Amino acid sequence: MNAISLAPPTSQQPRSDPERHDSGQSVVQVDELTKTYAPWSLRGRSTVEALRGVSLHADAGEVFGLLGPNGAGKTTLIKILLGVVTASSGTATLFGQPVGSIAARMRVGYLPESLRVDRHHSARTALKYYGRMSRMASPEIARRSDELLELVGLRGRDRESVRQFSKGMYQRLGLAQALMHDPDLLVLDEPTDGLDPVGRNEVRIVINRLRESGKTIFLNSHILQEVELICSRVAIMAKGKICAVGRIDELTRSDRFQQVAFEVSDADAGAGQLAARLSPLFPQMQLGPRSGGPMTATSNADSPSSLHFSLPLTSQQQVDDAVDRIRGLGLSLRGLVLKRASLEETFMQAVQGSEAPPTEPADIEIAPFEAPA
Ligand SMILES: Nc1ncnc2c1ncn2[C@@H]1O[C@H](COP(=O)(O)OP(=O)(O)OP(=O)(O)O)[C@@H](O)[C@H]1O
Repeated sequence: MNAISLAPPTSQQPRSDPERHDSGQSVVQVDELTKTYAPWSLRGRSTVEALRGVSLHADAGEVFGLLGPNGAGKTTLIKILLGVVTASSGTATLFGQPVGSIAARMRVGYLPESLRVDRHHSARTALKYYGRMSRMASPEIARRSDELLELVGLRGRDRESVRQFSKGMYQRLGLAQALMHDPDLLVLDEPTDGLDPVGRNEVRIVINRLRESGKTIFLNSHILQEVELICSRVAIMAKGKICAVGRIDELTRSDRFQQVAFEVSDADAGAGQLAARLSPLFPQMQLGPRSGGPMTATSNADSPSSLHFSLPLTSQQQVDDAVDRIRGLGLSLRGLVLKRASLEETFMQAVQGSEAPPTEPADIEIAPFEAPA
C-alpha cells in the first residue's frame, strides 16, 4: 500500500497551507510533500528533487488547476495523489484518507494523458470492460453506461468502433471511463491536450456538467487559456515548488502585479521635454502607450503635447506617490490606467521567480518602483 500519511486523518487546519479555508474538510489536502527520485545511470546514482515541500488543497465541488512548465513536478504530484508513487516526506490525503488507501482510491476517477482503448472496442464495450475492472455488476454497468454516454454526448455513437472516433470523442469516452464507479473526485491529466477548438469545447462542456453535479475536479494542464476557462482555483508550480496559488482573479488582480500607464501633458512643453523632466524621478519608466511599446507623443487640438509612459507599481501607496510627483512638477495628469495581469503574465512571473536562489521567496510581484533619494 502506498499510504504516505503516517498521522491519522485529522480535521485540524494544517499550518503549512495558509490558504486553507476554515469550513469543512478538503477533498485534496497536501502538506509539505517532498519527492526525491534516485535513479541509477551509467555514472552511478543521482538524485532529482521532483517535489520540494508542496502544500495545497482542493475543496469539494472545485475545479482545481495545476499549472507548470515541463519538469515542474505536476505528474509526480498526481501520481502521489493516485497512490502509484510514494512521497519521500509530508502528508497527502483524499477525503481525509491517506492517499493510496482503498478508501481514498475508491473515490477517485482518473483520466490519463494518453488513455489507450483497444481499437476493437465500441464506447459501450469499453465501458463494460472498465465497469468489470471496477467489479461492478452487469445491470449496474448497463445503467451507468447509459447515463455516462448521455453525459459525454456519445449516446448515438456508442456502438461504433472507437477507430472512427475523433480525438475529442475519444477523450469524452475517457471521461466516461473515469466516471464508471461514480467517484467524487476526478483527476484529469491534460484533458484537452491535442484537441482542436471544437473538441476542447466539448470536453469543457462535460467538465462543467460534472462540476455542476458536485464532483471535485483536479486537473493538470499547460494550456493557460483552458485553465482560465475551466478552473475556479489554480496552483502554479515550478521546480518542485508551488509559486502561487489562489483564485485566478486573486492571482491576476491589479493590486498584486501592476503596470500603471500614465498620460501627462504640459501646455508649454513637448513630449521630449516632458520625458526629460520625468525620467530622473522615475528611472523605471517605459515610454509608450503600453509597457514596452514605442515612445508616443500625441499632438492635436485637445492634447497639444502629451506623453504616455508606464511604471511598475505594486501598491496603491506607490500609485499615489507617483501621482503626487507628477503633480509636483506642475504637469497635468490626463489619464491613468491600472493594467491587470493576464494569467499568462502571472504564470511567467511566478515561474521566473522560481529561478531565484532558493533562499529568496518566489512571488509574483515585479520589481517595485523605487523613489529617488
Ligand atoms: N521515475 C523517475 N525517475 C527519476 N526522475 C524522475 C522520474 N519521474 C520524474 N522524474 C523527474 O522529476 C522531475 C519532475 O517530473 P514530472 O514528470 O513530475 O514533471 P511534470 O511537471 O509533470 O513535467 P511534464 O509537464 O514534462 O510532464 C523532472 O526532473 C523529471 O525528470
